[in-house]
Amino acid sequence: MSSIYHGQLTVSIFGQSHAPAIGVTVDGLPAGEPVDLEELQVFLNRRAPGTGNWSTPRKEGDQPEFLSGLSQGRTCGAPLTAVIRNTNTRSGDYADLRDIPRPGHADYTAQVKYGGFQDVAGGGHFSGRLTAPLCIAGGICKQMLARRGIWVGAHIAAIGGIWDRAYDPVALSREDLLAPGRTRFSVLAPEAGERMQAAIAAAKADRDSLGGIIECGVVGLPAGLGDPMLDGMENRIARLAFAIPAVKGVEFGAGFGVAALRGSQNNDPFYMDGGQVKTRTNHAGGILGGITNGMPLVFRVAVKPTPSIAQPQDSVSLSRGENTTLEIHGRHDPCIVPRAVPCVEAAAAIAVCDALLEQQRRSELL
Ligand SMILES: Cc1cc2nc3c(=O)[nH]c(=O)nc-3n(C[C@H](O)[C@H](O)[C@H](O)COP(=O)(O)O)c2cc1C
Ligand SMILES: C=C(O[C@@H]1CC(C(=O)O)=C[C@@H](OP(=O)(O)O)[C@H]1O)C(=O)O
Repeated sequence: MSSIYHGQLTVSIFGQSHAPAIGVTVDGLPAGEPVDLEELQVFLNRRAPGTGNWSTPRKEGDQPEFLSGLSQGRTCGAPLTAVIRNTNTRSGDYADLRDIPRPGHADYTAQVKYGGFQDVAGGGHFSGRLTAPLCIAGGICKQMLARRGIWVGAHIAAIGGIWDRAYDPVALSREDLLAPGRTRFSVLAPEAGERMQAAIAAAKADRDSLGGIIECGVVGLPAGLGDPMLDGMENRIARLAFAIPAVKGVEFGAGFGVAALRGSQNNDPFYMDGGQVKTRTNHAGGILGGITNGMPLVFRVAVKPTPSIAQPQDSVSLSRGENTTLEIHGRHDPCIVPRAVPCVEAAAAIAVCDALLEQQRRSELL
C-alpha cells in the first residue's frame, strides 16, 4: 500500500482504523514554524467522529501525540511524526466481511489485491479514519499559510440535492472561508443546513445514506504558483483530494459546467485594478495552464453516499462462490460530507504549502 505524498513535503500516512494507532510523518517542513496545538485540535475536532446526528456513533478523542519534529512549540527541522490512538473499536462488526464484501466499500478489491492478509476491521487502511492524520498535516500547513496571508476554507455545497449558497468566486473573502468552519455543520446558509440535516435524518431512518459536494476556496495566493502538464495546481490538489475515501470527482472553477458554455461566456476578461491584473469572472477557478493567476482558487469535490448502510444488500460469499445477502451491523456515518469538509481543506492546504515551498526553494537556487 502506498500512502505517501511526495513533494517538497513528504506526507506519509500510516495505521488502520482498528489498529492501536493511526498517524502521519511529515518530512520537509521548514524549521522554526510555530504550531498552535490548540488551534490544531479545534481543526481536528471538526472531523472527529461521535458527535452530531450525521456522524458515526464511534467516539474518538482524536488527540494527536507528537513523537518527533516539534520542539518548544515549533517545528525543529526533523521529520514530524504524530499518532492518534484508536480507543473505541468494535471489530466483531466486521467478522463476516472478509468473506462477504460490502457493496461500495473496498473489501472486495482489498481481498483480491492482498490475498486475505488485509486488515478488514473498521475498513483497515481504507477507512475514512485515516483522514485524521491527513488533517494533522493539513492543519499545520493551514497555520503556515495563514501566517503568510493565505486562507483556506470549505463548506458543504450540497447534500442529497439540497444546495448551500455558493462561494462568489470573484469576491471570495477570508471571512467567507472561515465562517462555516466555526459551526458544527459547515454551511454558509443556516436554513439550507437545516434542510440538509433533515434529509440525512430521513435517509438514516430508511437505513440508507446520502452523498454530496464540498466546495473549497483559497485566497491570498500569489500568481505564478504551480506548473503546466503533470504538476499543475489542479493535479496537485486532485491527487490529495482523492486520498479522501469516498471522493469520486473533483472540478475546478466552472468545472464540468464549462462544457455548456461558449468561449465568449467562459473566458474570464482581464482588467487592471490598482496595478494588479485581475479577471472580471472566475470560471477558471484561479488556475490557467496549471498555474495560479492570483484570483481565488475554487474547486469542488463530489462525495459518494456512505457505502455501509443497514439495508440488506446483494453480495457474494467469496469462499462459497455463490450469491448471498449481506446485512451490515456497524456504526457508520449516514453522510460523510459534513465530516469531510476539514479533510478537503487539509488536502488543499498541503498542496498549496508544498507548491509555495517549491517556488521558494527554486528561486533561492537562482
Ligand atoms: C470522514 C469519512 C468517514 C467515513 N465513514 C464511513 C463509514 O462510516 N462507513 C463507510 O462504509 N464508509 C465510510 N467512509 C467511506 C469509505 O471509507 C470509502 O467509501 C471506502 O474506503 C472505499 O473507498 P472509495 O469510496 O474511495 O472507493 C468514510 C469516509 C470519510 C472520508
Ligand atoms: C472512526 C471513523 O470513521 C469510521 C470510518 C469508516 C469507514 O469505513 O471509512 C467506518 C466506521 O468505522 P467503525 O466501524 O470502526 O466505527 C466509521 O466510524 C473516523 O472517521 O474517525
